[in-house]
Amino acid sequence: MSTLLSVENIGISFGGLRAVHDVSFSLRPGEILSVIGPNGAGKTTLFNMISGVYQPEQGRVRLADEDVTGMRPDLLARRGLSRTFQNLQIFQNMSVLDNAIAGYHLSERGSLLADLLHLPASRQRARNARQGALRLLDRVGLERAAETEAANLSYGRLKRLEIARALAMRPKVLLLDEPAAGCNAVETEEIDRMIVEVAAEGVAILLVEHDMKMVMRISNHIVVLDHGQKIAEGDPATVSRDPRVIAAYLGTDAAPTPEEPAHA
Ligand SMILES: Nc1ncnc2c1ncn2[C@@H]1O[C@H](COP(=O)(O)OP(=O)(O)OP(=O)(O)O)[C@@H](O)[C@H]1O
Repeated sequence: MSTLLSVENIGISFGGLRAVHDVSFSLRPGEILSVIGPNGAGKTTLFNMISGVYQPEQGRVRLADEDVTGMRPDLLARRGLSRTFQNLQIFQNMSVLDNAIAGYHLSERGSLLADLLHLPASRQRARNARQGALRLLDRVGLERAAETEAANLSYGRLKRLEIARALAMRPKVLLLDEPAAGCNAVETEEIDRMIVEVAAEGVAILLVEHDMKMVMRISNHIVVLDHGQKIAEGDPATVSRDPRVIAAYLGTDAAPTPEEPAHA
């Protein structure tokens, strides 16, 4: 299938430090691609450049053939690229349902005037957003918590809410920054299953995750960064046996292991 997201020779420096240098890869619909690497390798910086948080100094990002390099996150969301953050960006004092509804509004270009005047078109949009948000909450197992204030959710449930909100933007490409961080084994498995389901519907998933078991289980393809550069890529089994990858992880306890089966 054709390429949906293409990252071409992208790079950025902070002061004298090349945080990401000359990194390229591409992503197809339904594919789960993980970016891994030791701490400080440049994974989050790469995400920030793809999602418009940082302007790359070098290289291009293309989304379905359109050059979207450095485009603002809200404009990217309207074009079908949405993301979650390493640190949750949930509205804590809003209900779970309102948080999910917010995702719909972030991806729409409705008329502010129509909304203020409560015109029929905006009422219909609000009804559609509410119904869609309820379906998504059902999907991520939070339907019973719809009216709960987000501040009262466990960490794992907040993570799922954040994914639901990103899905509300109806993305073609979904960037997930450490979706399993801080989650217990059961919560991680739920998130794992959810990601595989979303990909099976054709959404391309770009994942940054430290949980190597999860990465090895669900990824079709892995890109390995070290000191801002791509040092390897391939399927999970190939990458985990690559001597450059093993060397990069030496001295850390987060190395990928070849024993983990890839089920994608
Ligand atoms: N805004 C910034 N200003 C200056 N340096 C930065 C900035 N953001 C990241 N860096 C540096 O760029 C390098 C890459 O950082 P980045 O956070 O992208 O790595 P990472 O692979 O996501 O790390 P981790 O796994 O620990 O989250 C690091 O040396 C980091 O200190």
